[in-house]
Amino acid sequence: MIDAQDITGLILAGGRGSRMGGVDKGLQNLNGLPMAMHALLRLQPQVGAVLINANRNLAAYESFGVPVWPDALPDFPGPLAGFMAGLEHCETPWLVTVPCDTPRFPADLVARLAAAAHEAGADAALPVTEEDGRPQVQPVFCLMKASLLESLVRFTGEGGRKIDRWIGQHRHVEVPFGDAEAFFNANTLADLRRLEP
Ligand SMILES: Nc1nc2c(ncn2[C@@H]2O[C@H](COP(=O)(O)OP(=O)(O)OP(=O)(O)O)[C@@H](O)[C@H]2O)c(=O)[nH]1
Ligand SMILES: [Mg+2]
Repeated sequence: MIDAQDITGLILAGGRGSRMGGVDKGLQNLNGLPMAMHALLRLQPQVGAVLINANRNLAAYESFGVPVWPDALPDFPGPLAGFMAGLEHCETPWLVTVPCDTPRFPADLVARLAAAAHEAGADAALPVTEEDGRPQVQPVFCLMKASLLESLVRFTGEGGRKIDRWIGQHRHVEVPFGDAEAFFNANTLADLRRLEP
């Protein structure tokens, strides 16, 4: 079994938000609370510690009360830069990532990823949903061993940017989740309005 205390949760809030007009998505309000705060409230009970990865408005994220780390790689190279910041500062054997723009992700996300990784003896686990009858991997939700840092440094150093390409190099499991709506993410302002009740 992988204990929740052995897992650090990382909120990925380091993107450009270009489809939302370049705003800092994690700080956009949904029902009166910043989206990254919704993610924090949902993630905190599932893990032993939480970190936030952000590249702008660091003081605003620091006010949430958990450590905030920017990308070590310049120029917004994508979510793997956030994974790297998380792995560099994670003090537990496992790290799990969630994006800041998916406030309804499952309350049992981490437990199910951890159970599947343990059972398969895998180094990583990713959720997979079904969309229009086709499997859809959700790679920004990724449970991984903290020891994968060295591999990620190599992969990104060679110009690798795709999460699934990197995870594909390691023993991993895909974990089916029935509720695809729970993974609905707000990329645009219209998406954000859709999430409001
Ligand atoms: N650290 C870091 N995270 C990123 C970067 N790009 C995207 N992300 C994160 O990856 C997740 C999914 O990214 P997108 O939905 O494409 O978010 P985005 O890049 O902010 O938005 P767009 O610019 O509209 O694509 C979000 O949690 C982002 O914060 C990056 O360059 N660095
Ligand atoms: Mg993007």
